[in-house]
Amino acid sequence: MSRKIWVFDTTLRDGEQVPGAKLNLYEKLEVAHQLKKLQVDIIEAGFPASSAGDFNAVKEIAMKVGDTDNIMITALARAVKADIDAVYNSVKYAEKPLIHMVLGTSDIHVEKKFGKSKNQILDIGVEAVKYAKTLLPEVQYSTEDASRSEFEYLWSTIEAVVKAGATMINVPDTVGYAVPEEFGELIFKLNDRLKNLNEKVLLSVHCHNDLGMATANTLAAIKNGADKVECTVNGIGERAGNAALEEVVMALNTRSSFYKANTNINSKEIMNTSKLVSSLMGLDVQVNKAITGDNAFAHSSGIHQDGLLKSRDAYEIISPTEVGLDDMELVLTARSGRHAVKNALGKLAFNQLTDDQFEEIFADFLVLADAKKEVYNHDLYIIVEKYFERHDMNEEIHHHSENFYELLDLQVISNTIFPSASVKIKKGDQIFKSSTTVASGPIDALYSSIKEIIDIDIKLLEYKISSVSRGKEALGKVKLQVEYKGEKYIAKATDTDVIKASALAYINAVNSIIVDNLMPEINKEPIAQSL
Ligand SMILES: CC(=O)SCCNC(=O)CCNC(=O)[C@H](O)C(C)(C)COP(=O)(O)OP(=O)(O)OC[C@H]1O[C@@H](n2cnc3c(N)ncnc32)[C@H](O)[C@@H]1OP(=O)(O)O
Ligand SMILES: CC(C)C(=O)C(=O)O
Repeated sequence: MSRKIWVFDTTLRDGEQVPGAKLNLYEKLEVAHQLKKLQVDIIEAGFPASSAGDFNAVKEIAMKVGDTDNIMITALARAVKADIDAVYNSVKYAEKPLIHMVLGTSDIHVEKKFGKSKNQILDIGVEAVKYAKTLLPEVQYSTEDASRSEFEYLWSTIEAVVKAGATMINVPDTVGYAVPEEFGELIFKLNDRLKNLNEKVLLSVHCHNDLGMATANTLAAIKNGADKVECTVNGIGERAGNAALEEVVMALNTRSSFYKANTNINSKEIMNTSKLVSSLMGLDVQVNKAITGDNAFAHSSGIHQDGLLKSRDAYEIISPTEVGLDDMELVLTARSGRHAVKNALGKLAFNQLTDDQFEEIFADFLVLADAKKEVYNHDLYIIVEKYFERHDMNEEIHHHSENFYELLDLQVISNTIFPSASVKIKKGDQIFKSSTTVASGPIDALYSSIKEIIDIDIKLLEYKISSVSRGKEALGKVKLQVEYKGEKYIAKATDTDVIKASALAYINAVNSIIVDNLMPEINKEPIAQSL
């Protein structure tokens, strides 16, 4: 039998504690609406005592997102009356409000941070819970730094606050010090003792990632009886972050027979949520991040691509559609092998090549892949067409590469008043030039100039630039996402000149759109018909 695990999302509280990640009211509301779509059980919307702005954001979220009994809205307080009042006065507008308070239990916190005795701190906690209970029926108590606390003191705190009315006990590994076996054992012991109390209490955990074990510790806690987990989208949070919601949820889904536990999360909303949080907070997701990283469902080595083409389960434990992606990505690189290249050519209707023809084309592919890092479908057309030209077989094929755009030259001037750009672009035998003088910045000017030429109505959704090597020869990598007729296209390019990389990435996206949309004969008939 599978147990339901409550998911408490603290992206808007612990996640927002990341330097520079602060959101305004409207952004917080947008994230909260998305968390509701994701079907989290509880949203921790902020720390209302910290500023008028955060109080207001929590209040708006309680009113506009907490307007249903499917979701609880909470916010954090110290064990201080004014903080508890601020939480109450902001979350009370929700259908299901919860007061969350925190107070340390480790010797370090009690003695060094508060300069008090254990009994004094325990009494402060109990009084705070009693006060919160006069305001709301649902109160969560977090024993901060629980994993470094002396067990019997931790337990007497938990026992006392439960008797005072706490309905949820949250056990944090505040500084990410715990290891899974030890943390699991702690939760097992607490759960065992809680069962002997005559109160109905949810046992929760909140793990930090300082040693990279937040997800492992959270899962160990679930295995040992935790009913509820606190996490953040993309694992963001104080210092090295928190347990990543998507990792915990997908581990439970993927290893259901081991954990025998499930959540209410709509996993198909995971990618949308991840992208929204990343873009609003300006926090990039590392490319190899489990579940939400760019490469989590991308395969680039020949042996893996071959295995996947033969049987998806050879290298795939989660279907990308489960987290809201369309499909896995087989990236063509110099590490790709014949099976992957043949598969890509087949999709472009070059599926009647002889073995000798294919081998020569594959050799050309490797030369280009070594030079280019990633090879796109439009590059494959060009490789194949050049092959036919070389063998005087021009009449045998359609000349699709005439549909593609190629950057010949560019000039971009960046200044604060009139950033401007000029581009020279080739399509087949035609050469186009265009210039833009009014734009909001150099990249906007560059893309406006290209757009004047390409004659396709596309919208830029995302633009990211990063450095992929060091020193004077460092490569700038540009990754962008554009939309054409409701479909999204991702394209990348690298160059030592970041402006050129930006132009190339845009043109790569345009050429991908042309391959998919503007060349309808593809996929209908083999291109090399007479072979
Ligand atoms: C592990 C966590 O993530 S806990 C949550 C962290 N989040 C935040 O800190 C939210 C943002 N914080 C803030 O806006 C401010 O720090 C406030 C409003 C909470 C307090 O601001 P200030 O009153 O200026 O105090 P300051 O932050 O400098 O110091 C914290 C005070 O709270 C006390 N305190 C800390 N934790 C607790 C607690 N859980 N319960 C009661 N008091 C506490 C400290 O001992 C200190 O008190 P002191 O002034 O008597 O020494
Ligand atoms: C408020 C508590 C749960 C916290 O963030 C921590 O201990 O890390």
